Amino acid sequence: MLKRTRRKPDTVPVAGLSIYDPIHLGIFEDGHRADIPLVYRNILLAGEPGSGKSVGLNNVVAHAALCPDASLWLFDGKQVELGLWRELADVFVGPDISRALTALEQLQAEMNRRYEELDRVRRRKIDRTDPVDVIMLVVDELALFSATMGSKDEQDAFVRLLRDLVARGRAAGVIVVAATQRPSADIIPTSLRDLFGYRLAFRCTTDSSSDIVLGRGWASQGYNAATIAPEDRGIGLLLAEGGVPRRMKSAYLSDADIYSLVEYARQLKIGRAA
Ligand SMILES: Nc1ncnc2c1ncn2[C@@H]1O[C@H](COP(=O)(O)OP(=O)(O)OP(=O)(O)O)[C@@H](O)[C@H]1O
Repeated sequence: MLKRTRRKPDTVPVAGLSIYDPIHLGIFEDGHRADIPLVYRNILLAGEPGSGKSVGLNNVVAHAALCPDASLWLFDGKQVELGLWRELADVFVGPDISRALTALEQLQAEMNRRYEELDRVRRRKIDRTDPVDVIMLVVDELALFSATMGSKDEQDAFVRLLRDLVARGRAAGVIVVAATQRPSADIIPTSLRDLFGYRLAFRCTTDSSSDIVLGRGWASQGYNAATIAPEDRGIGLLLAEGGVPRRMKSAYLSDADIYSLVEYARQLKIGRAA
């Protein structure tokens, strides 16, 4: 068994969900539930402003918030998008690139420590029997950290650290969830995009920006988020590694729903600490 970092060794999830359970995102157009297992994977959400990214993101955060076996690290470049979840976050970073870099370095150190520990016990990945939390890192809006705030060196350092976490974090129990309203090659370079096992493209303005999210060539094969009508908010194309993009609609969470979920998650946390 891995050495404990956060959870008490005798703590088992007694209420709420597990981060090892599939996360409910919404519904596919054929009526099936869009449930995705995110542990050992990462997800990129992108689309033009107002297309439904925040609502999509909230579904993912809500699941993790209700999981006694998950920690939330929220990076909110706009401060208010994820702000409703703030009190449940283990780490909350607003529009501050130096704090973001410090937090990413800490997370990288924790990931490395977990790998050393896994290596010591001759294991390849953490699993639900380990007394360590899965850490969900949520970054919204990616472009603010990678291209807008701070110096070029800081932005490059941010992208380097994030890429390392996306590339190596999975087996160590680090899930990266990143969202951007700027699906352009400078914000989502192919080398970063390809590391995301799930990609969810809400409405994009051009065929090429849809391809930047989903992968080259999908638009010409008919999987094109630029064809989603502007009024179809919350509709997106979800691509799972090795699959074909599927049209889906996010489950809608109003602010009132989120307040209730935060309160419920807070009660679970209190119960857990008692
Ligand atoms: N799944 C959905 N069902 C119903 N309405 C939705 C859904 N998703 C989004 N909407 C509507 O679209 C609005 C904009 O959605 P959202 O805030 O998620 O967009 P966004 O892409 O995050 O925008 P921005 O990039 O400007 O932050 C919501 O306030 C809501 O009214």
